Amino acid sequence: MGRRAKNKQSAPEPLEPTYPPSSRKNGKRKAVAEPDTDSKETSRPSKKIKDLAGKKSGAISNSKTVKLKALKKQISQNVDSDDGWEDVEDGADLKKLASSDEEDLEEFAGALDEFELADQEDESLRGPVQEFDFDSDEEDEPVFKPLKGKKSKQLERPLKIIPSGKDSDDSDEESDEDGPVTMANMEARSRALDAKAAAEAELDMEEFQGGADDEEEDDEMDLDGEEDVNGDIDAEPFHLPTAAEREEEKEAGGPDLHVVQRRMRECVRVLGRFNRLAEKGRSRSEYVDQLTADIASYYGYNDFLAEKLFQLFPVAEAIEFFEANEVPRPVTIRTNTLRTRRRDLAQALVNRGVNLEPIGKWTNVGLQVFESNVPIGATPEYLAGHYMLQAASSFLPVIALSPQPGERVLDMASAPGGKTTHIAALLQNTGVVFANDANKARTKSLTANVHRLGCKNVVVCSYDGREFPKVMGGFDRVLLDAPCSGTGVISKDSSVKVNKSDRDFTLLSHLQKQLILCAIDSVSPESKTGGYIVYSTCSVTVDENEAVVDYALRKRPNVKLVDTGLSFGREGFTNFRGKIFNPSVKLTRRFYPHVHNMDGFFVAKFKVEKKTKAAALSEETSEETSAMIVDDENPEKSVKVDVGFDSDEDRPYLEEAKRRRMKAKGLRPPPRSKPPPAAAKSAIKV
Ligand SMILES: C[S@@+](CC[C@H](N)C(=O)[O-])C[C@H]1O[C@@H](n2cnc3c(N)ncnc32)[C@H](O)[C@@H]1O
Repeated sequence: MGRRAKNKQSAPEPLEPTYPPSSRKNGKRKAVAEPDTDSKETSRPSKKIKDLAGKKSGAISNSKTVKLKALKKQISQNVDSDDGWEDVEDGADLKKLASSDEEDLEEFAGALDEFELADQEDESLRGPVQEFDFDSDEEDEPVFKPLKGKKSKQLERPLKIIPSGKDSDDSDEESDEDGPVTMANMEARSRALDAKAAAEAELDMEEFQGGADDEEEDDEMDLDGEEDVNGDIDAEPFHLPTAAEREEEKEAGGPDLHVVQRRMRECVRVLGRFNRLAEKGRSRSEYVDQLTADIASYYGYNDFLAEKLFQLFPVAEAIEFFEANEVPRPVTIRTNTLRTRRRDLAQALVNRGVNLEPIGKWTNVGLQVFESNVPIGATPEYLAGHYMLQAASSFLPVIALSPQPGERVLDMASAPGGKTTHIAALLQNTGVVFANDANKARTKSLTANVHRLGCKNVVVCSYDGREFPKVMGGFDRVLLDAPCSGTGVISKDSSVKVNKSDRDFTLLSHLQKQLILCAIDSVSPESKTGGYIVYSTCSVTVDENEAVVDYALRKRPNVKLVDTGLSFGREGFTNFRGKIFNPSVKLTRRFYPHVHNMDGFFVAKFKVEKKTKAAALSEETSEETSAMIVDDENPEKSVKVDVGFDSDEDRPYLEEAKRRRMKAKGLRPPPRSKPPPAAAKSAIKV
């Protein structure tokens, strides 16, 4: 279940430009130009994808390079070939980059990967010495100014941490639509992409409801005789295999990858203009079924997860998401401000031959590493605790939490400590951070990081988070970076593609709901400076995110969602496949690999208020007010907690726990009872 990266994050690879599914003009989908497949911008990532093929679990073969291009052609939009991306050499030095993202590699068990110590010979110290203007201490100032007349490596690197999109109608933002996406305009671009995605989603919904199928649109987008990968005109109209044909295909050992690729392309095309292009008598869901089955086999997912992830996006965008999961995210580091300043760290690393740049305006401590002559996880600066190897997305929950000096903070699920040490730094080593993690083994790497980074205000402990606030309460702020399925970090851990089942999501969502109530109850509504909880996951599923947040809002009337303070990210879903959430769930934020070039992530921020009499009463009347948290390995550590569970939703779990306890005592548990009709209903109620 762990998220140990099987494929170490290697080259600092920004995403190739996205090809948003379609452009919309006057509310219509338009046929769009194919990206210049010969340009560096498109050829380089393809090569990387090919490189990945050797490393990943059979998800991609060499021939997929061609296939991916063809697929993009189907979903492509104008691509600005001069968009700021520059080629990064596939030099051997790239292999020496950080071998892992130390923060997010493991979830439930195991210790940190050992970083190999760099050979600190002169050779590795002879990096390109770069001179910067470090006079200004303002982080917003352009800190990284290569001197005139010097051909700086800094000028040769790719500029983006998020892909570009030509879709801004957000005129008051510095969207710089036609120029490259730079660190400076990334937030505006991101917002523009979000707006576009929302529009696309709306259109998709219209199409699903059959509303977007008018003749006018079809005429405008008459693409019959569309070219295939090789530029040939498709002679044969696309035939969607029948159930019998699919069965036959399966028995014959499954389809050829070319067939799968072409079928995916065709299904996306048909689903875009269903009434016109679909075969007579075939339903939309048949095309969707075929497409998700093909996505599963092409990218190497189990059918269940392929479908679950597919449902999160409009059809063509879903392909972009799956594709982004095949490409590593950029290597990023967080400056430890307890030990150094970002400008000093940058200079020190540049002197060692590291090519880097600030991540963007939204963080004044992050650096994106483009290439390095030395292993980033073993430089003297690393060992001296000047930085943490940390995914850019992992900065977000701590920025949202915004701890204030002197506060008492709980990091409820904290190992290996990327966020704990960030909190400690923001507290400037004042106040106290209780860094908790249920997994004792993982607290070793947590403690090591706390020491390395010089955090003096951290207390490490190991309780089941559900034991809070019994263990300790009255915190100014609580971060719950919850254990999750890791569907946002598939590019780091491809095992997620095949090892997650429906049951995993049910169990995880349940655990997350328990933990979030305990996190809320651990915050002091009396806090003078705080009273906040941030809930985050590195998963993109609704069960683990909006559904959990909505549950917390229902169970704890004294909390409300507030703005995360994050300047980009998509709004959380307020409804999803028939489930309606509290409208304030819109305030939560989603981050995606194909949109933000970050790991998939979710962030929600709550404010806890004093309980009114009415709120207290409504909590009391919540039927179940306590539950037993059973530790199977150490039954004596089992605890009773007051969390106000929803009895219908939780009954099966409580029963299961009781059965296990009885079994452990050598007693025969009663047969499993059928869920009452109300419970069955609540299973889809979220
Ligand atoms: C996403 S990881 C946390 C990453 C960490 N916040 C960081 O930034 O480095 C989730 C953590 O939750 C821990 N965990 C799992 N179940 C838990 C529980 N019931 N109570 C507390 N921690 C738990 C896991 O051991 C894992 O370390």
